[in-house]
Parts: sequence; structure tokens; C-alpha cells
Amino acid sequence: MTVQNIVVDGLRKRFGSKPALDGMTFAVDAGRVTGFIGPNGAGKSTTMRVVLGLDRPDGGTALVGGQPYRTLSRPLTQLGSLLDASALQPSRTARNHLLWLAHSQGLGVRRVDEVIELTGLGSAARRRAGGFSLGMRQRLGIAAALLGDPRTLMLDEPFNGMDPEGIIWMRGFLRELAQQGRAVLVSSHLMSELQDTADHVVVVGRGRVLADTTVARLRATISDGRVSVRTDDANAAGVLAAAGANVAAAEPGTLSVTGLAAPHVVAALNARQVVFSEVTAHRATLEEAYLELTRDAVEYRAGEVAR
Ligand SMILES: Nc1ncnc2c1ncn2[C@@H]1O[C@H](COP(=O)(O)OP(=O)(O)OP(=O)(O)O)[C@@H](O)[C@H]1O
Repeated sequence: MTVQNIVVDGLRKRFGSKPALDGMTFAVDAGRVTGFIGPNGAGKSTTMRVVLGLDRPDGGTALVGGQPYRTLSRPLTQLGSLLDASALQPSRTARNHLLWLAHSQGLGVRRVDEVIELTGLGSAARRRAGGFSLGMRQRLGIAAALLGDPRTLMLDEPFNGMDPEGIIWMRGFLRELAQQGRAVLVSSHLMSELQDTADHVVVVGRGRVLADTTVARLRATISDGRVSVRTDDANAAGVLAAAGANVAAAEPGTLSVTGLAAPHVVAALNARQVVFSEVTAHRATLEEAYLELTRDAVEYRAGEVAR
């Protein structure tokens, strides 16, 4: 049976007249990284705040391990979260920040040193957190989220401010946490950040879920069925058109074909002995699939004039 660590059901919330959440519904399963993806203002942070009981929804429910977060007896052992990496006391060292958090939750010093090691903060642990880069603060935030060794992690934009090396580290680290059987929910407004990381994605826009699916399926649904054919044979276009395809010249030596699946393209070309060097079914990149889905849900677009 799949264990659902976070269940969000029909969440609604308005700020003034503006709906921030409009029926947000999804579940986060154990043992995988779930990407929570949507453009700015889609409602990701608000959803996370509601899960943590920091914002009250106007309707709907959010449960962690089957219970509202506020009713959990030892919440940090159930759900570790990172909402704002800058929320720390700048004059404290990283280690003292973690010691202070651990102490407030009845957790031991040993776990503090463990999470410092796990997040690669060893050499910086005795430096003042106020002088940390955003990337270092993200590591510190994740160390804090892991203090209670929780079965579920919820991280809001943890890739923000990370350098390429940090991003690679973070991807591997999140996958490892999921492999240990934890449920990991990670928000981002960039699909590319979650590439090779998320097994499952919940794509959101304007406060609701637009797609809740595996990465592979998301690509397949958006894929437009375009096939490209590399050939110098002058008969190729005519043969494919006769077989029912729409054919356009993409670039010299390449045809762009729609309306005929790749195996039928190959069969039609072979039947008329048309020589070709390559037939490729176009697969949407994850980024293309995401942009297509969220096109109507983007609040602020570059170049848009305020009305
Ligand atoms: N405290 C608040 N007061 C007023 N409006 C708010 C508040 N918090 C969020 N909103 C609005 O609710 C909507 C959802 O915001 P939210 O921060 O949840 O989106 P998001 O998907 O996390 O976006 P981002 O990627 O920009 O963080 C936005 O239109 C935002 O302006």
C-alpha cells in the first residue's frame, strides 16, 4: 500500500478578493521526490504554510501522516520543512543555530553534528550564519529540517541561490532522502531544476493542480507527435504525403512530419525504397511540457504591460 505522508484536499484561500488557493488537491507519497512546480504566485508557498498550520485555509484540509500538523505530538520527527532560508538569527553560528533549534525540540547534540555532516556544512559550522551566502543558508535550512530525522520533508525553493555544484549536490541529496523511504516535496518555479530529481510532479497554476503525474507521462502527454526525417531523397516528401502525413521542410536535408507516427513513417519510406539516415519521434522536453501546461496560469509575463 502506498503511504501518503501529506494529503492536501480541496484547499481554498483568498487574500482580499484574490484567490491564492482554489481547490488545491494532491498527495505526497513516501519513497519518492515530488516536484511541486508552478509559476510565481501559483500558490506553492501558501499551500506549504497551510500544511504547517501557519496559514488558515478558508476551506479544505491538509494532513501530515493522517493528522493536522498542529495536532502532531513531536512534529519535527514527522515533517521537516524549509520555507525561508533567511529566517535565522544572523549573529549565531550555524552550529549554535542548530543547537538552539534542537534544544527547543528536545533533540540531542549528536543529531546536530550528524546533520552538519550530512549537509556538507562541516567547515562552516562555526561561522556566523549572518555571513552565509543564500546557497549556504539553504544547506543550513535543510540541516534544520533534518534534525528530527523526519519521514517527510517539505522544501520551498531549496535550489534558490545555489551554485551549479550546490545544485548537483542537492539533486543527489534529495534522491538519497527519498531512497531512504522518506516523502520529499520540493517546490520550484523552474522545471529544469528538478530534472533527474523528481519522480513525480504536481504542476500548479492559479491555486489549483494542472497536472499530477510522473515525469515520463507529463512529457508523453504534451509530446506533439512530430517526427523528423533526415533524408536527401527528393521523393521523400511526396511519399510521406501520399501516406497521409503533413510534411514541411525543417532545414536542408530534414523534413518535419506530423499526422503519421514514426513506425509508419519508416514503413512508408521503406515501401518506396526512399533512403533516409534518421527518423526521430519528437519528445517534448520537460521544460516544454511545463511551459505548455502553465501558459495560461502565468501571472506576470516578461514584457507584459500593466493594465
Ligand atoms: N500574506 C499574503 N498577503 C496577500 N497576498 C498573498 C499573501 N501570501 C500570498 N499571497 C498571494 O497569493 C498568491 C499565491 O502566492 P504564493 O506565494 O503561495 O505563490 P508561489 O507559488 O509560492 O509563488 P512564488 O514562486 O512566487 O513563491 C499570490 O498571488 C500572492 O501574491
